[in-house]
Amino acid sequence: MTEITEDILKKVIKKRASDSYKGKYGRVLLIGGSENYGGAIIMSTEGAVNAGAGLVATATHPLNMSALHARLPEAMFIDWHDSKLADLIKKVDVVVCGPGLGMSDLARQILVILRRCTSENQTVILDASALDLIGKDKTLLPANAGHLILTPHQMEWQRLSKIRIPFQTDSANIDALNQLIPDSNAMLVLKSNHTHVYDGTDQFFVNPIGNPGMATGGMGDTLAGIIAGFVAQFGPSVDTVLAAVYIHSLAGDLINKDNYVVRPTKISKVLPKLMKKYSELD
Ligand SMILES: NC(=O)C1=CN([C@@H]2O[C@H](COP(=O)(O)OP(=O)(O)OC[C@H]3O[C@@H](n4cnc5c(N)ncnc54)[C@H](OP(=O)(O)O)[C@@H]3O)[C@@H](O)[C@H]2O)[C@@H](O)CC1
Ligand SMILES: Nc1ncnc2c1ncn2[C@@H]1O[C@H](COP(=O)(O)OP(=O)(O)O)[C@@H](O)[C@H]1O
Ligand SMILES: [Mg+2]
Repeated sequence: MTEITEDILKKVIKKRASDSYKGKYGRVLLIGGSENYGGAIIMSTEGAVNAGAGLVATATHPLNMSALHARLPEAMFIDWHDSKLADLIKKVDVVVCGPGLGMSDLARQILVILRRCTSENQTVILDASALDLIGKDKTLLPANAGHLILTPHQMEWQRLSKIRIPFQTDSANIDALNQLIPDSNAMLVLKSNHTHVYDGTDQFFVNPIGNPGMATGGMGDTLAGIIAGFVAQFGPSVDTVLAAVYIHSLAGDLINKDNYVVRPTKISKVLPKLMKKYSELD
């Protein structure tokens, strides 16, 4: 077991080269947000944009378009019913699928398209309803993606792995991850008050920071977006994921110093400043 420390931020967050452009910082597509859960995919998108992804698009229910654009004109919108979704999936570096996706037939169909259209140069981050749908039908797992990052909370992990929460020990979690995704570059970010990160080997990582002010709906949606933004810029390594998990909680602790409740949208708001600080430290 290794505790994640602040050093991971200095290691992962790089100064930007002067001669770079948005294409160098990765293309992210976020898929989710049914009629009732639009906020979830908007918060994920906010995480990805503020974490520095070069280009961000959001595929969601059309009802969410105005709200998305009102908050985030940086993000492109695509109606998740649009047949062009398949082509868009093929063109991006990172896909986040699941926040507010829901359990409808359309949601299932989107996972079928995602599975068909992803390939080895891409990273897919699966969260929330996407994990629940895969728990019901393992053939929906987008197994062709080069890197898979699962970000369940403990109940989502119970549904997917069939390991009940009290029995979610580190060795059981590692075994279940390897059984679910054998011979693959998969990571499991098992969220809790002290999130554990597994990469399929015997090593695993624990996030020692964060606070109960962060127990607010949308906090995990935001984390999925931040992981996407980090992977888009810094590559799909374990260190990148650890840095994203750590900065999410570090931001939460900063906000919690003088706020009882930590709003997920405030986490996204403080990210650019925090990233600037760590990019300038050796
Ligand atoms: N603004 C929006 O649009 C938002 C939309 N959202 C979207 O809603 C959808 C459903 O996602 P969800 O996470 O809210 O519900 P679900 O997966 O049923 O889990 C809850 C059940 O699990 C249990 N539980 C046990 N341990 C737990 C743990 N550590 N962490 C959490 N729960 C734990 C818990 O126990 P209880 O609270 O009853 O004690 C309860 O029985 C999904 O698409 C998501 O993206 C949300 O992101 C919020 C903001
Ligand atoms: N008591 C707590 N202490 C620290 N972090 C917490 C606490 N409760 C929740 N979190 C964090 O908030 C997030 C919750 O994720 P999730 O349940 O998926 O939220 P949502 O689906 O509402 O966005 C995780 O990153 C988790 O680590
Ligand atoms: Mg969640």
